Amino acid sequence: MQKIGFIGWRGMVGSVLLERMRAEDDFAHIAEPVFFSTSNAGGTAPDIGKPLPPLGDAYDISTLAQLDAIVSCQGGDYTKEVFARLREVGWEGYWIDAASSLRMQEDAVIVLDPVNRDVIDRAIGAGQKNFIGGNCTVSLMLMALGGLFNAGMVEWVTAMTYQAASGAGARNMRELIAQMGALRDGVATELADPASAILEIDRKMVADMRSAEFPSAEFGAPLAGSLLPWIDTQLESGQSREEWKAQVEANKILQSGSPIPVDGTCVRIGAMRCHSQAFTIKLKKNLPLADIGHLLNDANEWVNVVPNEREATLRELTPTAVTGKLDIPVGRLRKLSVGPEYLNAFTVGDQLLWGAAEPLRRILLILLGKL
Ligand SMILES: NC(=O)C1=CN([C@@H]2O[C@H](COP(=O)(O)OP(=O)(O)OC[C@H]3O[C@@H](n4cnc5c(N)ncnc54)[C@H](OP(=O)(O)O)[C@@H]3O)[C@@H](O)[C@H]2O)C=CC1
Ligand SMILES: N[C@@H](CC(=O)OP(=O)(O)O)C(=O)O
Repeated sequence: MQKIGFIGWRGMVGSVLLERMRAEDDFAHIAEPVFFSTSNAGGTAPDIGKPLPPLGDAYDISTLAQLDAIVSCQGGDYTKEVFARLREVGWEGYWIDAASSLRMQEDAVIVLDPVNRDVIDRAIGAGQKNFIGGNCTVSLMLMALGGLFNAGMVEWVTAMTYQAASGAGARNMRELIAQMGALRDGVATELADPASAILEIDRKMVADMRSAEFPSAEFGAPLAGSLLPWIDTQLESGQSREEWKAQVEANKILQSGSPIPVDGTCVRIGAMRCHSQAFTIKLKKNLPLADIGHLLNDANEWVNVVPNEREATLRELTPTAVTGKLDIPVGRLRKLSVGPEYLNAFTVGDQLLWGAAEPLRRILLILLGKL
């Protein structure tokens, strides 16, 4: 592979991907990286430590068709518009994508190599060309619980999620901060006075949150000081689309023989870029907690079991602790009182790293023969 095109590199997922590729010196393995734009063809390419041509037009099919691989973090609408046209003109290069549009197609592999490297290697061997990053909550769940899935120990799992603003996009992250600021500003005088009544502060804040002026155009509702128990669109099943992805994507990643039920409630909370998830796992047998800890810890080099103790949990198992890191802590491990086969677990992961950019960067290295 010589010529590799990058589309969507300026967006949130794309810039995290670029940051990681620079940090790991990945561009040293790419003879001819080419950067594209949907809005600024002819503009200046990003600084990756080597000379680059100006930005190409991301809609120019004949130019794209000369590439050996394309990495797109541009979004589903772009994929829908460009991917099929490229294949129609006979392009046989690798398509690597962060968007969900192609994930469930038969000729697409959902990539998460610390969990499904065998699936990826078989697909490459069979000549498959479409490699798609999974949904962030699904990838983060499998990075955390891969040891139990791989050991065939999971009968079913529920995932109750606490998803960060970044999953909804950059504008939503900004809106969350604006909401936090508006809440604080609205009660600044009372807050400065230690003698002011807390119920009066609370009353003013709620009034602000419910007012038409409260900045909530992106989320459609106040998030700061609240939460939103619906992510993505509504499906006939009563699930949100985000909830539906858990089972279909997890089983596709694992290539499970018989589908493992995975379901739960997906909730947006006021974290910036770390998704957290609380699991109830029905185990196939009554495994001792120590064995469970070993299985989880040994599954990959990023997961680490946090002791089920207050101090360690508050130090290591929060979005604040994990943001910007590849670490996948999993903790709160204990058997639930409903029975010894019911395991409680909690995990936190940076949804822009393992949830989005990192699996893409690694499939590119795998295809380049560098991983
Ligand atoms: N956000 C997430 O957590 C996750 C997202 N994904 C998927 O990744 C895809 C991209 O998501 P995301 O990165 O959030 O999208 P962004 O909205 O951040 O970026 C998408 C594109 O918007 C254009 N753009 C317009 N204005 C700006 C600006 N001011 N700053 C930066 N870019 C701008 C850029 O294209 P151009 O340079 O061509 O103008 C950019 O590539 C989506 O399909 C999403 O589903 C997957 C997993 C997680
Ligand atoms: N929907 C996820 C982010 C995301 O982009 O997911 P997907 O790649 O499956 O569309 C969230 O809101 O947190």
